[in-house]
Amino acid sequence: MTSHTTARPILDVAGLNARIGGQQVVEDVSFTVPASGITALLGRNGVGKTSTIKALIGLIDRTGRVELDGQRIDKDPTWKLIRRGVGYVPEDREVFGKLTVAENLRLAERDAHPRRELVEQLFPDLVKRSGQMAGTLSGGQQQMVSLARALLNDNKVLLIDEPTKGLAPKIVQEVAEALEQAAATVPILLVEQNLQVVRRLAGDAVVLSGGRVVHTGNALDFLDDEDLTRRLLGVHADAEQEAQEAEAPVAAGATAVSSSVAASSTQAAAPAPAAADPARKGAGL
Ligand SMILES: Nc1ncnc2c1ncn2[C@@H]1O[C@H](COP(=O)(O)OP(=O)(O)OP(=O)(O)O)[C@@H](O)[C@H]1O
Repeated sequence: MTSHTTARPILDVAGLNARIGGQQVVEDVSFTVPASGITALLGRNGVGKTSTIKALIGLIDRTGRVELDGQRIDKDPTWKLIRRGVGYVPEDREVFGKLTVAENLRLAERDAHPRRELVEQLFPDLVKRSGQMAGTLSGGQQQMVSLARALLNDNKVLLIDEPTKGLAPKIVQEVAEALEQAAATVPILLVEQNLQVVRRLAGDAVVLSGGRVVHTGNALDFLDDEDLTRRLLGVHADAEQEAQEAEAPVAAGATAVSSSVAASSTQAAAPAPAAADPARKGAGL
């Protein structure tokens, strides 16, 4: 996969700073996200990947300059960013467990003509499960709901935080497949710890350490550099794959997420006044 560095980036981040509880968690972070493909945001645990995503989407206070397709967005609150076409798929999926799959998706519809056909094509399993309570889905299926919600709308960019976390290897591959197809329709900034997934999907990589950008460049070149990946990620891609195969984690359980930030961010992503209109029901979802 190649990046398109000559075209204007869809996201241009310059001097982004954010603090949580007095701690500087994002420090003078600058990078760009090309207008197509997947850009991976990488780094060891706790280096500020999630905080960077949350700062970009306005869930934590930030300073600095952020442009979306050439327009300043760094002063916008979360709801406005969502309306301007910044899709957000949070780390913990944040589905509404007591609502059905179809209801979760309907809640997320923002556009006059949500892209239900695309979602039904990408996630046939969700069509089959449209009447199932989302809280009874597996972790992988909940991840599909979370991705589907963002893909229903015509976004300019998606911010996706650790979509394969805690999933069994087979489900990781399914999520990667869905991300690959999604990336054909919208540029993505992806936080991802699974380096095989990064290798498969990412064009560019931005690497953080201690809240700062310590490397940017082609993702494959980065992953192929054993010294650099060991230094910046603490592991080399091939060693990581062997460890994962040995470990074979069990799929995450069907827990519904309920933190206050989770609730507010999910609701912010779902301001659909027309969503309850039964006349707009699609054939599947
Ligand atoms: N709610 C919070 N309260 C206090 N400190 C926090 C909070 N959230 C994050 N931090 C701190 O901010 C720093 C960056 O955390 P962040 O979650 O952004 O890192 P990360 O790179 O996404 O980590 P991981 O890969 O483990 O998800 C860490 O030191 C973390 O302990």
